[in-house]
Amino acid sequence: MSTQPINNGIPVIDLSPNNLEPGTPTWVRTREDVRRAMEELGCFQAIYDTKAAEEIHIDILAAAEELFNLPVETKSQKLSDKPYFGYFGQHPSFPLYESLPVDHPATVEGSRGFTDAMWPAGNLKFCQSNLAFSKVVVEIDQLAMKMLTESYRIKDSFYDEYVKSTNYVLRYFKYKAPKEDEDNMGLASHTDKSMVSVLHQNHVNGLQIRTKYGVWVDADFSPSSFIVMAGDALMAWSNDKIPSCFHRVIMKETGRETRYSLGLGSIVKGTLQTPQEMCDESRPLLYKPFDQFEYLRFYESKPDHKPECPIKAYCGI
Ligand SMILES: O=C(O)CCC(=O)C(=O)O
Ligand SMILES: [Fe+2]
Repeated sequence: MSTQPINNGIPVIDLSPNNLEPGTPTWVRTREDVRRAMEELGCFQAIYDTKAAEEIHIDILAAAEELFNLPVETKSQKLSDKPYFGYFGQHPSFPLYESLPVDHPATVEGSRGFTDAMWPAGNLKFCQSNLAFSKVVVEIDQLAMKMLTESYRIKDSFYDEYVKSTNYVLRYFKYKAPKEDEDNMGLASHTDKSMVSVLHQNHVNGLQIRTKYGVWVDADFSPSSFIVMAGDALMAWSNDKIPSCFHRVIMKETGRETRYSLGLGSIVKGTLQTPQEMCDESRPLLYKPFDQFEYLRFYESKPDHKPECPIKAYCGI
């Protein structure tokens, strides 16, 4: 039986780097906790505490506020041809929500390229805050993937390739507080199209996770906590052992403060194939090999008729 702490029904797992040495009993226990939480709920709350955690948290939220204060024309300039790599905001269906993605956020070039596009005269502080935060969330993503691949005894070459060929994107989110007579839905229920998403936020709650019993639970955050969730690509990769996590954002605190949040998404380049280790007689292969960017394009091409389970509609067998 697990003795792991639970926060509102969401398992809490300490991934702080000073506690985790690969191969130690703590590592093995943590690894199995990660797998169990992902199989049960498709998500968990990671604690990632370091000396710099508080400062990184304060800096990235100041960066988010500064970014969204830019004029809409600046935020909505075209930065990429990739699907879902543009500004989203001022949308009648989601009047509270805005989002802006940074491609390759954990590299100096990616962070600088985005910063220069938003602030042609430069903004060193933003660039540094974006980079420092992105390095933390990429580390959390890779720790989770390392633990999952180890637990399922997938060949090391898969994880090595994952580290080499993943295209990370960091999305900044802003949710205005609703007015008295306004709907409080920030973002409707959905699953992400990523392998893994790593989320963080300011002190204003709003994220809800749907359990397998269909109950919505509130996610709570601290400056050193993150929600790690499975996207559709991880569900296909794991042959449905790990469900992609349904989530939504409800701005309950009417008339109060703005919610700023951030989400790292991982997109594997090239063909993603369910490893043999995920299949056996009782669980035959459920997905054809697929390309995650093509999957995003497929999803983007169906604005009005989203299939109930888009990944199965795209590459299910
Ligand atoms: O704001 C959040 O916490 C989550 C945002 C989200 O789920 C998304 O944009 O896909
Ligand atoms: Fe999402």
